[in-house]
Amino acid sequence: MTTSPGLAVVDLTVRYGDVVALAGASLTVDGGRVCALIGVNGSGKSTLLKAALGLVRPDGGSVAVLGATPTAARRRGGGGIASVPQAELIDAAFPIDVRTVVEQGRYGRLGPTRRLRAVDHDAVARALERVGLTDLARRPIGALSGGQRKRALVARALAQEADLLLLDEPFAGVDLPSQATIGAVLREVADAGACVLLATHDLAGVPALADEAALVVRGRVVAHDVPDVVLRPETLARTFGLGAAS
Ligand SMILES: Nc1ncnc2c1ncn2[C@@H]1O[C@H](COP(=O)(O)OP(=O)(O)OP(=O)(O)O)[C@@H](O)[C@H]1O
Repeated sequence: MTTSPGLAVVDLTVRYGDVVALAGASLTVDGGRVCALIGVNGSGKSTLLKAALGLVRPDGGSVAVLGATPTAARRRGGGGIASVPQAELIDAAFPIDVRTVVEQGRYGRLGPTRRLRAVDHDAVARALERVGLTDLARRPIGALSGGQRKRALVARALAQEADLLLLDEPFAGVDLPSQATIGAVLREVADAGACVLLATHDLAGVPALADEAALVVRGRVVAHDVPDVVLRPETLARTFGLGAAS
């Protein structure tokens, strides 16, 4: 597992054509911590996660992941960066079962034979068990409910045993018991030393889930502190036009 910081974003600007998605965002998150990214739709949370994954090119500033560029960290093999995207591109009709999806989390660790070894099968079985999908392991991914599919993607990320775990809306469409399961798993992953960064609209769940919260407003991180401080009603009122976490 990594030593801190897991993620260091400094004065990051990202544009999509004329749209400025990030406008000088800075955020540092250490290993062993769960950080919740919060903010209204379009504030730049997903773009920050994509920048940490190396999927968008900075127009200014820098992103360091596990002490390297995102691309170098991803190429390093082993754990590296795992992600649970907001909208999964798995084609529901594609004939791939849940276990195979979770096995993908091990691909970066396989040797030249590209064969899964006992240690890989163990990690896959453990990940399936942790999200409660052991019984559905042989079911086609397209035959799962939306929430079950999300849990399968979390299992894939867990199987990777990454040092940095990035999740975009991991609780969207997930029922309450499964939210609790995923939250507990993220805690375990952080306690084992990984850095966990997730974007969420579930403000009420943040204090129990996260060690810290970062509030993104118009492409900048305007507050970064323990959740109770960031979620103060006056801060939320300024940002969301709300009186309290909801
Ligand atoms: N591929 C793209 N092309 C053009 N503009 C984009 C693209 N992706 C995002 N944007 C714009 O960049 C800004 C930031 O989007 P981003 O997806 O990072 O926000 P977000 O905070 O994750 O929103 P949400 O809460 O809705 O997921 C928005 O104005 C969005 O419309």
